[in-house]
Amino acid sequence: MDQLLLRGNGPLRGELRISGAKNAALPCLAATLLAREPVRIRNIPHLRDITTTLELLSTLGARILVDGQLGIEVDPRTVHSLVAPYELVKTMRASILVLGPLVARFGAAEVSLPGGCAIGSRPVNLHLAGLQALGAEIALEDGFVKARAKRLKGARIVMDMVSVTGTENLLMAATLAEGYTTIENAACEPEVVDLAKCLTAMGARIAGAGGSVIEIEGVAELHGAEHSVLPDRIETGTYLVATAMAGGDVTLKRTDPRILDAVMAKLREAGARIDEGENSIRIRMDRRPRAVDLRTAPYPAFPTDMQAQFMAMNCIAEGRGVLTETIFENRFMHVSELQRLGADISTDGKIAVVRGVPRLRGAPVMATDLRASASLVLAGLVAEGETRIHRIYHLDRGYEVIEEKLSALGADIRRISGERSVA
Ligand SMILES: CC(=O)N[C@H]1[C@@H](OP(=O)(O)OP(=O)(O)OC[C@H]2O[C@@H](n3ccc(=O)[nH]c3=O)[C@H](O)[C@@H]2O)O[C@H](CO)[C@@H](O)[C@@H]1O
Ligand SMILES: C=C(OP(=O)(O)O)C(=O)O
Repeated sequence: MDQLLLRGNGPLRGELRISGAKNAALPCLAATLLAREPVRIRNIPHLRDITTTLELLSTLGARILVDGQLGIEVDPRTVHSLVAPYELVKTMRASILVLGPLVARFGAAEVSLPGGCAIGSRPVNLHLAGLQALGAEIALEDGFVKARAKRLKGARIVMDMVSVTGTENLLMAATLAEGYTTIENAACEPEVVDLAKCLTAMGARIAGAGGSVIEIEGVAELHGAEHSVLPDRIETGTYLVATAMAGGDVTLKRTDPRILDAVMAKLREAGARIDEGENSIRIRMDRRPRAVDLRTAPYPAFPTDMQAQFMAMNCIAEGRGVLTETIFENRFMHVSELQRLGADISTDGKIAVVRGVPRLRGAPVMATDLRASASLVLAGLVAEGETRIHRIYHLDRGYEVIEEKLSALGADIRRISGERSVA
């Protein structure tokens, strides 16, 4: 298995291009199943989760054409299977996103239950209750969700918790339902808005995406379209925190500052100077960061997917920061690994108190989930000596060529391939 080797190497400087958002590309690829013609999605990041999704779409029978411009065309006309197998779903929970499209377009679907993961139990009850409200018959058998509906019927759906992929699944399903659907207490995340844009380009009638009530007027069919996914705000935020920790002057290009308000506000509080361009963000940091308090919550509040990275920053900050994780019950897996690097952190349930130390010291650590892995990379960038990160396949789910991007900014980071590390 590949490993990452890092050495603290001073400030970061230069420019970086942000990739398309994983969490928008995944639902947009699932949405292609709804169409009667090929759909082209552009600005797709090169990530393991994308490869898994493409594998899933081809297992269902869709034809995939990848071109050199990061564009992927999916032709759903050849779909012949409605089963998403355990082998694929277990490696990526977001596979559940094919459930809504399959049942809406083909009248049935069998999707393996995703089960829990390192960050929590992550049930899909809201996805299922919403589909039932749209008239689908749902059964749980042999570890699969089996859904059936001749044609879905529009309904009023009130979600009792804000769920991002739950909202996306129901939004996709409702586009082909007969009549009107409203999704109340919908997720407002920019990735939901991006999916709505993709669906609208395919001929769907949607109003209100980005707010907490989404209205959908079902149509008989969706057509081919082209859509470019929005920039990855979590990748952007991760490189902003990297610069806030290591110091320096970095400009992130092809991103969108309008979807990063909560993250940038916390970085400014930490002492960073941030200039927002139309499609770029410049961050300058010439001091030790000040510790920040934060509380994760649904968009537009502070994202849970940035909690681990801010914890890494607090580890070397001046003062004490209190982090409250309200979305996932077990998203502090990085704490024990950061402690191996010398961090002073105590946790109690969903609260972590971090007391900044002047420096971290390199050590072997293990990545446990995607953003936990990112926090270890950030810590390794500023730790004295060598940090070796094991199990980095988690990182490859969500960060495109992270070692190349950070090296280009002056970081000392390299990937050791599995074969070489075994030798
Ligand atoms: C592929 C993707 O977009 N992943 C993101 C998505 O995950 P995902 O969509 O899985 O996360 P949700 O928004 O659904 O989860 C929010 C909370 O709702 C709970 N819940 C959710 C669904 C359900 O049916 N029942 C239920 O109880 C979850 O356990 C969690 O406590 O949003 C999360 C929260 O911003 C992010 O961390 C993930 O990066
Ligand atoms: C938790 C994440 O992804 P997923 O929902 O795919 O596990 C993430 O992107 O941080």
